[in-house]
Amino acid sequence: MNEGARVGTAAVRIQGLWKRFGEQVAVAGIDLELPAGRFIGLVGPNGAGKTTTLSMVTGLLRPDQGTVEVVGHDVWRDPVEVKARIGVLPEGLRLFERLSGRELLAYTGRLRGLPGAEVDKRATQLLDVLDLAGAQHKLVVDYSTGMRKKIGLAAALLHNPEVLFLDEPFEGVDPVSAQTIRRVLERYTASGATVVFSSHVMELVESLCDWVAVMAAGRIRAHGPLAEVRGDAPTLQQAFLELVGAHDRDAASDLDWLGGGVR
Ligand SMILES: Nc1ncnc2c1ncn2[C@@H]1O[C@H](COP(=O)(O)OP(=O)(O)OP(=O)(O)O)[C@@H](O)[C@H]1O
Repeated sequence: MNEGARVGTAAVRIQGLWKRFGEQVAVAGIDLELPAGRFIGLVGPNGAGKTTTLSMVTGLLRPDQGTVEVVGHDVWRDPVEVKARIGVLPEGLRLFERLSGRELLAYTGRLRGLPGAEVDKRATQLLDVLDLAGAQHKLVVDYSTGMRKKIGLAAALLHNPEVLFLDEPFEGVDPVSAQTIRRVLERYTASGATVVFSSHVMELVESLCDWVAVMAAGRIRAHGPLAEVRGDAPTLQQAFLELVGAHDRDAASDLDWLGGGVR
């Protein structure tokens, strides 16, 4: 059990977070506390600000305004403490392409300060569980999209972080690998750790997460335990469409030429 991330305390505390890119406001003043020991989904339409938020929370992007604490440490004042306690699988993950999967884990483990024998043991287990043992000596450049996600996940988990941040971890992953990733993450949160992941796939969020935050246009529209956010709606998808106002949109009506006789 990770001592710093017990259920009841906050894994992440965000206050007054803002980010602009020129005229574009990507994140418009977020205040949010993510509870520890939960499987948390950050959901929102394209361009809602999920990636920008996760980048600021994990110390990859400096906010214009606001503060973020992860397990009690300020991300920008105390970056080394924070980075030792988190694992990150970012969107558009860049990996060392000319290393094999096994070498990538060995390198990551040593960077994290783990003893060589421990890195070897953990790498073997992770490669095995994630069904990458057969591809461990292949160069990462030759990995498929799903294999890249899995080796990235293994690298993010190797030092047993207290909080794991995943940006769209299931994108490009086949159902069998998705099930494997899911089992690994469920086991990980069952031990008291926290997972925060962003996704558009509502069914996935509904089946995996026990806590959700809904984002739209740079703001948090709803947050809390899954059942509370879903409310009386039959599915999270339905609740989500209402929260982001998408039910008013009838985009298809503007496409009267599509599929018609005139080409
Ligand atoms: N580096 C950047 N420069 C300019 N604009 C940016 C940059 N990064 C993000 N944005 C803008 O900020 C807004 C939020 O983008 P962000 O990628 O955080 O959304 P998202 O919710 O992760 O979207 P998606 O689900 O499509 O990945 C968008 O309008 C996007 O165009």
